[in-house]
Amino acid sequence: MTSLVPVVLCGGSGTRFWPLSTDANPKQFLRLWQGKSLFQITIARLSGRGAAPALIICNKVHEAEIRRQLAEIGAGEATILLEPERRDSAAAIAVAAAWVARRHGADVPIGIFPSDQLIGDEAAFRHALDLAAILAREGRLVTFGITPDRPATEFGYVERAAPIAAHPGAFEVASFHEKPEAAVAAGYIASGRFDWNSGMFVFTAAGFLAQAEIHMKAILDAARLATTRAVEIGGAWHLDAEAFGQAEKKSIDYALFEHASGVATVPVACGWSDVGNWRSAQVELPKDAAGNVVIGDAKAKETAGSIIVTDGLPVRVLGVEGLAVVVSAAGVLVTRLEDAARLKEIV
Ligand SMILES: Nc1nc2c(ncn2[C@@H]2O[C@H](COP(=O)(O)OP(=O)(O)O[C@H]3O[C@H](CO)[C@@H](O)[C@H](O)[C@@H]3O)[C@@H](O)[C@H]2O)c(=O)[nH]1
Repeated sequence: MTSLVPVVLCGGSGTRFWPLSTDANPKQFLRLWQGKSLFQITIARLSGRGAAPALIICNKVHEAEIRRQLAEIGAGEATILLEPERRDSAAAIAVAAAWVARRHGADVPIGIFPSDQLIGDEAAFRHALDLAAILAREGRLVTFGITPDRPATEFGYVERAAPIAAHPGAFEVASFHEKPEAAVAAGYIASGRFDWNSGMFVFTAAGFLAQAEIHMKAILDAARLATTRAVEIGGAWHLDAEAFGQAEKKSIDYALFEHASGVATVPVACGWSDVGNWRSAQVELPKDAAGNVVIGDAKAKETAGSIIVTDGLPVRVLGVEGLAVVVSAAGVLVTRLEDAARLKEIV
């Protein structure tokens, strides 16, 4: 692993994988992936090869689950920073930069990684990280571009400008647009100049703080104070609630990346997926011969291209196609997979 400090953001809420995910047990902690969670897979991906232990930033309500999952994969040396409440990703990332600046130095590259993504080609991922760390040491904020395959409205878009001559594989960023309307997204794709923003970022604290001072100063000040006043209890660090509560709730994309200068992008084909809903889970998980994902006490007959999950009750599915059927103590979901992305309309 590249010499960067890996920061894992663990603040997702519980709607996308309802009824298995709930606010108490969001997507990143579900053990859907051969018994492992996306959080555990993310930590394992960032470990080894001399990497610094991860810095995990999460809500205090998830402390016990985080510790349990870290212990299971032998990653107990990670540092845990606990948020008293959810203030979105700009505040969480500002905390990361403030923490790393004090503990590791302002010129050490920091990698920001969502805890709920899959990466199929880890060699390509590491190669891109190495390049990003070099760019970060030059003061740049680095994004990773994913080639879009549809005009998605749930992602940010990064517009590539000129290649950076000294660093083949990297480009200047002309513009950054978070979650455009469908028609705008279609135009971006037709132009051939836009990639999806992966949600992973690399920069040094110095590079980040210089831009954050300009574009998100109030959030930065609140996050810095909350970090300076953090207290350690039982091996985890609690951010100061009063200071952190002053940070405006804003995502890093709207707060910073849409406005920042000196941003570079590294397009990377690494089998990236943000596993955003049951449909993408059906695509990513191992399937039987009929293309069904079956997890728990479930059986499917004369059924194809579906995902059937239960965490308790026996589930039997007969003669359907392209469905998600998910049963848990919290509820029952039945939807066509093509509609799975619309779950938040009813949950
Ligand atoms: N610790 C912490 N983490 C948070 C918080 N809010 C969000 N996060 C973390 O920040 C990451 C992104 O947050 P999301 O809310 O899931 O963002 P998104 O809508 O999916 O959009 C982002 O990711 C897309 C790729 O999946 C990008 O395309 C888009 O531009 C943006 O960066 C996730 O890992 C999430 O856990 C918070 O309050 N606290």
